[in-house]
Amino acid sequence: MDKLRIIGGQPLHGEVVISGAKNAALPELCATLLTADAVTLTNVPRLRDIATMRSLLDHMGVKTQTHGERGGMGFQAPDTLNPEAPYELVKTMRASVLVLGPLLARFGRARVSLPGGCAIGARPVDQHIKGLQAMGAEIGVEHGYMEARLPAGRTRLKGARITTDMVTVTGTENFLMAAALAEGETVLENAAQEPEIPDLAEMLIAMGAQIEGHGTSRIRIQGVERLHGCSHQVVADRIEAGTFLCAVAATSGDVVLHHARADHLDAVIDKLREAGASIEAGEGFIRVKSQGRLKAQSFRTTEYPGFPTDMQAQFMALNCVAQGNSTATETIFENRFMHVSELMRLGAKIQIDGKVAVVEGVEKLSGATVMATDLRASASLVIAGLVADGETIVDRIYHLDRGYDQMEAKLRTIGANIERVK
Ligand SMILES: CC(=O)N[C@H]1[C@@H](OP(=O)(O)OP(=O)(O)OC[C@H]2O[C@@H](n3ccc(=O)[nH]c3=O)[C@H](O)[C@@H]2O)O[C@H](CO)[C@@H](O)[C@@H]1O
Ligand SMILES: C=C(OP(=O)(O)O)C(=O)O
Repeated sequence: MDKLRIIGGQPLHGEVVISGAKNAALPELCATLLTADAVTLTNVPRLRDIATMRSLLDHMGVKTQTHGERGGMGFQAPDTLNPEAPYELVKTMRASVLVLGPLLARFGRARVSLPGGCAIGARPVDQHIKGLQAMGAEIGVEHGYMEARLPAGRTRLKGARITTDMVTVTGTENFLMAAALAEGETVLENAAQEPEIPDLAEMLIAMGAQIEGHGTSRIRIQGVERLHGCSHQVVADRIEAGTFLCAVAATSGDVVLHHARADHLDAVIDKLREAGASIEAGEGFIRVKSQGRLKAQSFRTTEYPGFPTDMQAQFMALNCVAQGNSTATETIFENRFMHVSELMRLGAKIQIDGKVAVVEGVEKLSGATVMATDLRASASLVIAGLVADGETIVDRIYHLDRGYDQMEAKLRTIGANIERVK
């Protein structure tokens, strides 16, 4: 099993190119199911989750291919395919639930295993089911599978007004894709506003969908009878960019991130500035620079545009070596502090009280062997390893490979002493 070996203490310097967003590319791969025409995606990141989603599409009968270097992928979903997502293919990936909406909308039936993904909470899919039922689907859960179909005599989902109990990112994406081909108008209230939603909406609009209000909490979709092919560029990964910002700031470095969107990272950038890092940003780049110890910052995760839960672990790593005490309050997932015990193995001082982790900044961490437990926990351990004295081994990095495009290679180009070992 691969591990990362890090010798800490090197400030990071230079330039890094940020990849396309995992959480935009995954729903966009699913959106290719909505048409028989060819669809091209560019800037698709090279990730294990993307390979898994591709295998799932291949299994269903979608023709997929990769084009060249720039993350190009082509897709063609024929009019007849096998609308099934088996457990073996979806157990490692939450986003597999995103085939449900498109399959129902275009093929009128779907058999989708309940999804896996990061073990950061129970993560039910009740809202997805409730919303699609409101659009006329009949859905039952049996033997771990969602069995969904349209009632006899119906060929299309019907538009509906959907108000979810909480803001759900993949829920909003499933409804957007389903509503694009439904009969009549769908209104999504309490819709997620994460940048991956407007990116998906722009792709659907390029395919002929009629959507308004994406990027706000009310999205209106007028269903159309058919969608056509398109070419779409996946938006930059704000969480990868945020992870590099924290790594550079924690190591007192100076790095320019290219292809990065500062406007998608306001909450994180504000905290980094308050901590004492200097951040400059312009069209397609962010430069982060810091010197000496940062000032610890408390934060609370919330839906976009608030502080992202997917940045909680990485910012906590930075707070571990900052001056002063801070709190990290996790409001989105009930089990997203699994990195805490591993950070403590490196010498961090952290106490957990329910949804709140209280961090007492220490001057130094010291390298040790630690275990990655989920995707962003892995990234926080890498950041901690980069600032710790001596050698840190991060075990179980298959979690990291789910969502970071060549992280260790990118870190090496900016001066980190990091290598992948068996
Ligand atoms: C592939 C993808 O895009 N993953 C992201 C997506 O996950 P995902 O879309 O799974 O997260 P949601 O926004 O749906 O989850 C928010 C909260 O709602 C709960 N919930 C959600 C749906 C549902 O039917 N019932 C229910 O109870 C979840 O358990 C969680 O507590 O948004 C999360 C929140 O920004 C991110 O951390 C993930 O990186
Ligand atoms: C939790 C995450 O991913 P997923 O929803 O795919 O498990 C994440 O990207 O941090």
